[in-house]
Amino acid sequence: MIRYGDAIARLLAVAARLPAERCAVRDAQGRVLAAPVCSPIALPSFDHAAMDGYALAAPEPLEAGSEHAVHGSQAAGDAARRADGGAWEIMTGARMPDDLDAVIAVERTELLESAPDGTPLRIRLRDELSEGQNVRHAGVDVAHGAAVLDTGTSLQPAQLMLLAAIGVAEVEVVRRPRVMVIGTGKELVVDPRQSLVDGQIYSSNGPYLAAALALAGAQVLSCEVVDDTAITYADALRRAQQAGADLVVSTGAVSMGRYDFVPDALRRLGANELFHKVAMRPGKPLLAATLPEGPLVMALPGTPMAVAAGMRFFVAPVLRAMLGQGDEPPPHAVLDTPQQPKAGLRHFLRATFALDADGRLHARVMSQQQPFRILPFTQADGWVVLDEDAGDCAAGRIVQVASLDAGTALPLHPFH
Ligand SMILES: Nc1nc2c(c(=O)[nH]1)N[C@H]1C(S)=C(S)[C@@H](COP(=O)(O)OP(=O)(O)OC[C@H]3O[C@@H](n4cnc5c(N)ncnc54)[C@H](O)[C@@H]3O)O[C@H]1N2
Ligand code: MOO
Repeated sequence: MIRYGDAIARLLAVAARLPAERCAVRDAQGRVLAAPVCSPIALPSFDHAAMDGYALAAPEPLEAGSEHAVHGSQAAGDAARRADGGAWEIMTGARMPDDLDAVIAVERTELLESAPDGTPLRIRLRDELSEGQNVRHAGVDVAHGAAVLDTGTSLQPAQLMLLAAIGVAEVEVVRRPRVMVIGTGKELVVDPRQSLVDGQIYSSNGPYLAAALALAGAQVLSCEVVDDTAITYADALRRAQQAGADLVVSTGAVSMGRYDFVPDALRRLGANELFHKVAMRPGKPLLAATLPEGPLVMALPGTPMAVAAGMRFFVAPVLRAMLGQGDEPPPHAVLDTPQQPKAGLRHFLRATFALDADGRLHARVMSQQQPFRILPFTQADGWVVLDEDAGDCAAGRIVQVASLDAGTALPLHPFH
């Protein structure tokens, strides 16, 4: 049986980065950059006021109590103006009039004289004012031409804010991996409005995978269920090929039963098997193969937690490679619940996490780890990963952890 690290190495060797394509920034949420973005403008693009108040020239500090005539008014959106000395009324975000280089907030001034329409004519400073005060200078946030976002960056709201601010309409992104999901088993009912007859179950793997794949940045082409025959499975794989799938994720029929036809069906299609059965729990019977002229097939065992572990620790790294994102950095936590993992197997355990008073992350492995149980999965914060050589793990041991779903962060809530 192959170890996890070797299995991943074989997968990554066949999961090349997908080609780049152009994408409108308004549709780019969750997409991954295929090329760096350089800013076509500086941010801010012009010197502007940080406060509503008065702009003045202060090459030497202006004293508190000094009086100044107000020569004009500048609002956000007004173009550059010559100041011709004196003070200018100015609004937050307004371009600084030429030759003025400091702003005093309106509440730090006294209005000495105004016109009948309220236009200020003369003010007195309550505070000293020096050059640069309350002025945001052009280019301090982003210099013109600066590289602001790297290849491999996932575009989230913060990055979309920056792209909007620098006036970028389109970006070069990696094409999303096209994934087809196939469920196997004549016991499966896809329509939740349909009543179950004896022996049937509702298919939960398909909806789970569709959601988890989308969160991880994939485009789910289709999600179908086939019965327990090699023929319908092979037909579904041919449809995946025709649809241009990069990856097929199937569930079930990959273990030792008489109806576990996946290994055979793949062999008959001339697939190159990368591995079958990984030294791990849950999900041991996992199989990966490449079909001639694609796609990569990842056949996960059907048991729900075998699917969840397969998605999080096999499919997600493959998607990251296809998206050009490299390895996910593994965070760590203090283990609170002692564990006696079986030697030689990698264990993927559902756990809750909490921060202690010193801000350290602690993990509590949940007591119900049987792979058929779905309810504890909904109550978990993430995974504890114990490697093949972990041995007995006492409380206090530092262990590797992962967020529950690829594409989400670890939750950071305190103990209660
Ligand atoms: N003799 C042995 N039996 C089993 C072994 C073994 O080594 N020797 N391994 C066990 C392990 S571990 C797992 S995991 C399962 C995996 O079996 P299969 O991949 O062949 O999966 P199925 O038998 O098709 O299904 C397993 C289980 O999951 C349910 N299932 C399947 N598809 C779905 C779906 N879409 N939604 C919800 N639930 C699904 C299915 O009804 C079964 O209960 O094999 C063990 N057996
Ligand atoms: O490892 Mo299987 O996933 O026990 O049920």
